Amino acid sequence: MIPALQTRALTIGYRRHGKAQALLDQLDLAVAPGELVSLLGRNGAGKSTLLRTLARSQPPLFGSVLIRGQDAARLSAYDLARAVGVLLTERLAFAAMPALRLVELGRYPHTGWSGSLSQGDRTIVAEAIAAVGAQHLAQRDMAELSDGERQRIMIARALAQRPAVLLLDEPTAYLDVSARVEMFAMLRHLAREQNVAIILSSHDLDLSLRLSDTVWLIDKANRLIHGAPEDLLSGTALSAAFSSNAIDFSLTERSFRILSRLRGEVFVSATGAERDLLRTVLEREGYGLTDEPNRASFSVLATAEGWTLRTTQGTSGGSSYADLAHTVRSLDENPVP
Ligand SMILES: Nc1ncnc2c1ncn2[C@@H]1O[C@H](COP(=O)(O)OP(=O)(O)OP(=O)(O)O)[C@@H](O)[C@H]1O
Repeated sequence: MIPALQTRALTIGYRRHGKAQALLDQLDLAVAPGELVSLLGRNGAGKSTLLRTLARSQPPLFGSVLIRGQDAARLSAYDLARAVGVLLTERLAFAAMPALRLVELGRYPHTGWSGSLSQGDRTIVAEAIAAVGAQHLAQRDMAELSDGERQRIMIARALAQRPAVLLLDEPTAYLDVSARVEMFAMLRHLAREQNVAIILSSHDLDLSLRLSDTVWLIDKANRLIHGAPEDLLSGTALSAAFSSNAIDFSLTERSFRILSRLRGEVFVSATGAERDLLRTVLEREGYGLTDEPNRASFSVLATAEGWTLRTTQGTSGGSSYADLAHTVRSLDENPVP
């Protein structure tokens, strides 16, 4: 099968005073139709630069990008627009036009110069708008939409192109929490449904790791490591790429934990969600959890009715986590022996 997108010995970066300054080099990557790839890495790692290079918005330093087996550098602008849908992060000035019109413009590479839409084009536009859940925005003016609403419309426009490859730079950036999840799930579904290869950059680690087929991870040594999320999770690549003195990536939680100097450890009798909630309260107060009672500064027992905290000096209890936090904080003022 011909990959939807492929890179051959691709080196990306910038030229300063005529001298090449590479961010990532010798990339040999391939993305199949229907595959969802998340591009992860710290700020300044080179994610946008890579996406811009794949989109032909900036030239590679060396090497090449192939779209459906054809050298992207040789495609006409028209053919490129039919094959590759792009949403980069540049803030665009929006003309006063209805959102629907903007999405319709996505059909332009297929309609030719006349720009007149067939019934089929209109159906595709309607489907693209529905796919991003933006039917209620269609008649609104772009200039008066919120950042998140515009983001949806811009993605709908890219979808309306019906491209083979969709390149999205931080598509969830302006979205609220539930909209992020919905957008990611929608892209996941779309990749399979329309057999489109989607490459997106994201700082939403948890969603990327759950919903992508493949992760491209740019590590601190400027290497691009790729594999299924689980392959990266089972090794040290992810923690090595993101951890620092202040935070640590927890494989089990698929998110970051703040590393602070521990005031002590706590023995907790609780399971499931209650244990997780206790953990976050205690971590915020500077305590870690231990399974060994003799190492613990104090213990906490949680049940559905409430919590009981035991120190060598006595026992207290309550029903809310706020009360527990308050009690733990007051222990700090009178340290547990
Ligand atoms: N036009 C430019 N000329 C020279 N260097 C640039 C240019 N644009 C970006 N850079 C540099 O290239 C590096 C990568 O930038 P890029 O925007 O690709 O990172 P990123 O991974 O997308 O970061 P973020 O997560 O912050 O969006 C940065 O060090 C940046 O300063």
